[in-house]
Amino acid sequence: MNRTPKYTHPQLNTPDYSWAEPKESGHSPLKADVAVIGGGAGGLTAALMAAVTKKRVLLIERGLTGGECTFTGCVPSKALLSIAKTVHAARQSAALGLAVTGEADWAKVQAEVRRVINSFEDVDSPASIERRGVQVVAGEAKFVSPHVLEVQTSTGTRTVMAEKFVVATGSEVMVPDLEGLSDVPYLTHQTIFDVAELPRHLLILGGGPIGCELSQAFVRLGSRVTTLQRGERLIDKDEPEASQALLDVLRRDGVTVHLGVDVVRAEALPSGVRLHLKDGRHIDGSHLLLAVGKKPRVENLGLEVVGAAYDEKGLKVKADMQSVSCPYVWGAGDVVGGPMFTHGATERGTLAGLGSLAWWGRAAATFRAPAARVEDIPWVTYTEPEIAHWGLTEAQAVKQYGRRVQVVDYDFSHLDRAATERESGFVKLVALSGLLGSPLGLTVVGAQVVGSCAGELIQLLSLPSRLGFHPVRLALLPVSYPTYAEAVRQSYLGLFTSGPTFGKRRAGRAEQGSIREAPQPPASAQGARA
Ligand SMILES: Cc1cc2nc3c(=O)[nH]c(=O)nc-3n(C[C@H](O)[C@H](O)[C@H](O)COP(=O)(O)OP(=O)(O)OC[C@H]3O[C@@H](n4cnc5c(N)ncnc54)[C@H](O)[C@@H]3O)c2cc1C
Ligand SMILES: NC(=O)c1ccc[n+]([C@@H]2O[C@H](COP(=O)([O-])OP(=O)(O)OC[C@H]3O[C@@H](n4cnc5c(N)ncnc54)[C@H](O)[C@@H]3O)[C@@H](O)[C@H]2O)c1
Repeated sequence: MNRTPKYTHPQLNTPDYSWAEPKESGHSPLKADVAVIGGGAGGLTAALMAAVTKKRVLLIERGLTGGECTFTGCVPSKALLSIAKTVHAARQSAALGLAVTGEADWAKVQAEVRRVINSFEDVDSPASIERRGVQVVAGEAKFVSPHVLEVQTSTGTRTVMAEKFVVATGSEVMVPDLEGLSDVPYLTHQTIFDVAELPRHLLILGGGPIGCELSQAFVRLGSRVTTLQRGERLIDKDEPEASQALLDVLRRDGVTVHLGVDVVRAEALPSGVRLHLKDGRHIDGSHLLLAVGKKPRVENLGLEVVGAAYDEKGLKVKADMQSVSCPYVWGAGDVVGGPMFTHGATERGTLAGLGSLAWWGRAAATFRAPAARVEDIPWVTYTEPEIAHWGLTEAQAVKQYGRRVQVVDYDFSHLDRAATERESGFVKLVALSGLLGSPLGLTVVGAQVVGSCAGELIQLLSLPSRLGFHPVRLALLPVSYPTYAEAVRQSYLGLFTSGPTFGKRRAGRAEQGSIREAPQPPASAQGARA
């Protein structure tokens, strides 16, 4: 059993913290029961949770409260994708006799994205947070001694003393070690939404969710887009069939996708940027976006001073988010590593907030911890079609469970709602067969959906496993006709009976053969002008 090391700091229970007061002139130190560093999804959730019991809670944020999700992540990217979808739909309507011409106005697109961001002011602003019982301090914090933070504010240095701390500093963009990159004016998710003009030819390095979502958004808004992915497939944590579906749709939208490429050098051009590939080719563009991943923000926080262990994968925490080595520090959000999602950050923030309460909070956190398990967190890539995943992939399940793995492939061609909307897609369920092939003990361990409402369907598909009821109950659940939710019921029926309108059941395969060879880039892309 993983026990918390016994904490022996002699002054921990001193009520006024005077033992920790540094000698400083000017401001008197701020004192709190819980101090949270970072006001993104993870930190905000932890702070509000801790404040529920009227504890003195301080939230220290060096930028904007609301963090990445609101200002440079989920909100602007989803707003931009939604606008791009509207533009795309308008262009597609020529087939229905409605001819739409002209280009989207980038300034107006940006104004609309900003309007959406601003609509989050009510929940994210310091005033709103303070109304809910958390004091907000604007500044950059780091530990300088046990239980003591130094905060650099715009007017000087302040000291914060607290009994407990939540580190929720998020993650930062990975900058690849690429020759010449430091001389190239590249964009990241922090700058691309504010770029002065719509990029004429956007080069995107990385084919994960950021690269793919922004590839589709920008190509639909009128940019030329070239996406360069080092691996052999896009969104490589999803099933290979989903990667293939996304590759097809991005190419149909007009994105040039290069898979399995190795970019070795970047060069600034008067007209933009040139990327040199290992095989001697080069690709020119007007702008470069880096989207090759993110790393936990653990440096320069003084974590060494309080003995909170970390490495490049993040702050080291136990299942309930308490630091493995410092008993008065918890972690929340991207900083603890693993998959980086807002819902993961809030779940981990809940645990950290609970953990910073009394014994009963810690007990609740232990009870709640499975909900934050990496394996149980579904994710969605918000392209059109949406691509959603939860649990194990087929290959992972076969590796872990061998012959017990059963797979159901359900195609949207059998789904009436999809037919009425001229949509395609699929559900894939990964299950473990029951006792002697019977329904007894049958469990679903993973699911993948590509298509309309995939982000909603994945929540339903994961319910039996996450809430602990037998899959047959979902197979028998009456659902409205015609809805996409019918795909959930039908694919679950496919676990028990195979037929044309249910999913096709088959044994799990260790090797996935469905991903096609990546076609070579056309000759015209080699040395293309920006
Ligand atoms: C383009 C993009 C799209 C995304 N889309 C989605 C999506 O659709 N769905 C989804 O679930 N996830 C999405 N994500 C991921 C999601 O944004 C993050 O997982 C989530 O915001 C992480 O929250 P956090 O609280 O851990 O970190 P953050 O929101 O980054 O918060 C950390 C905060 O700490 C502050 N800070 C750092 N150091 C200090 C310090 N020393 N002192 C004081 N303050 C400090 C920072 O200023 C920051 O505000 C997306 C990410 C990107 C980049
Ligand atoms: N819809 C969502 O939930 C959503 C959207 C965007 C981002 N996010 C989160 O934000 C984080 C960062 O996203 P991301 O897409 O940057 O990271 P990622 O790690 O998910 O994907 C990056 C991709 O870039 C590739 N790559 C790495 N180095 C490369 C190089 N030098 N050249 C070309 N390709 C290279 C990798 O093979 C990988 O497939 C992720 O954790 C993601 O989950 C989530």
